[in-house]
This record gives sequence, structure tokens and C-alpha cells, in this order.
Amino acid sequence: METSLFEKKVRWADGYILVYSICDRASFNSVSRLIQTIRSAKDYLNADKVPIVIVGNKKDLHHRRTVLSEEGRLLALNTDCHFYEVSAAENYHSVLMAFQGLVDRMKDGKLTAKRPLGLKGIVKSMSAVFARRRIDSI
Ligand SMILES: Nc1nc2c(ncn2[C@@H]2O[C@H](COP(=O)(O)OP(=O)(O)OP(=O)(O)O)[C@@H](O)[C@H]2O)c(=O)[nH]1
Repeated sequence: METSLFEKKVRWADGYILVYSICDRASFNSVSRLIQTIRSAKDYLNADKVPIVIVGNKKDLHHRRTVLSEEGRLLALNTDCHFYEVSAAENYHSVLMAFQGLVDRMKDGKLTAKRPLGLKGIVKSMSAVFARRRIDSI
């Protein structure tokens, strides 16, 4: 069967941020479907579980909310994803946190994907983790 450009892109990526609007249930449903697409594309490649971050945007528009925070959180829990609610309009910090969360998980994934490690590999991975902790605490 012919692989679509979309599927090729899905297979290529090492991590995903899927954004919906908390005021738009259709966008939430699309995210839910996209997660299934990503998971099955990656299963096809026998790849390790790739990190997916679900982002509910437009948190500032609470009076127009149609998707509850709990629904986003539950979707993340059921699909082994990570969840953030943000307002891209109000501040960039929450958006930054979501991207940072994804990058951290991708790095963690790369460390565990290299298993099984020899003694040399274990020492290298431990050093990488502790070096990161040192940087984080600065
Ligand atoms: N109030 C509010 N508006 C936002 C937020 N993020 C984006 N918008 C607005 O939503 C509209 C669509 O934003 P786009 O960046 O074009 O995003 P899009 O993915 O094309 O979204 P849609 O057009 O809604 O499908 C623009 O008018 C943005 O200013 C947010 O966090 N809060």
C-alpha cells in the first residue's frame, strides 16, 4: 500500500506536540485520532514509545470552554501522553514548558533506547544524567 506524505512525516518524527483549542471540541477529537495514527505508525516500525505532548490552548477563554481540563488529562493518561493547558495569547512561559517537556522526554527516550549497555555505556549515561542535573540546578 502507498504511504502518504503525512504518514511518512509521522514515522520520521521523534516527538510530537498536538494542540487543540479548549473552545473547540472538534479539535480535541482530532488530537485523539492523531494519537492513534501516530501510535500505529510507530508500532509498524517497531519503534519505542515516542513521546507525545497534548496541549490544550486558549486557556484564557474559560467562558468559552467546551473541553474540560479533566478530559485532556484523562486522554493523556489513557494514551500514555503528557498534558499541558496553556494560553499562547497570554504568555509564552506555559508554551515553553510544553516544548521543554517534550525535549526532556525525547532525551530520556534516547538514553533508554540505547540499552542494553555495556559498563562503558552505563558510565556514559550516568555522567550525562548527572551533568544535566548539575546544569538544571544552576
Ligand atoms: N484568546 C486566545 N486566542 C488565541 C490563542 N492562541 C491563538 N489564538 C488566536 O486564535 C486564532 C487562530 O490562531 P492561529 O495561530 O491561526 O492557529 P490555527 O491553528 O490556525 O487555529 P484556528 O484558525 O483556530 O484553526 C488567532 O486569532 C489567534 O490570535 C490563545 O491562547 N488565546
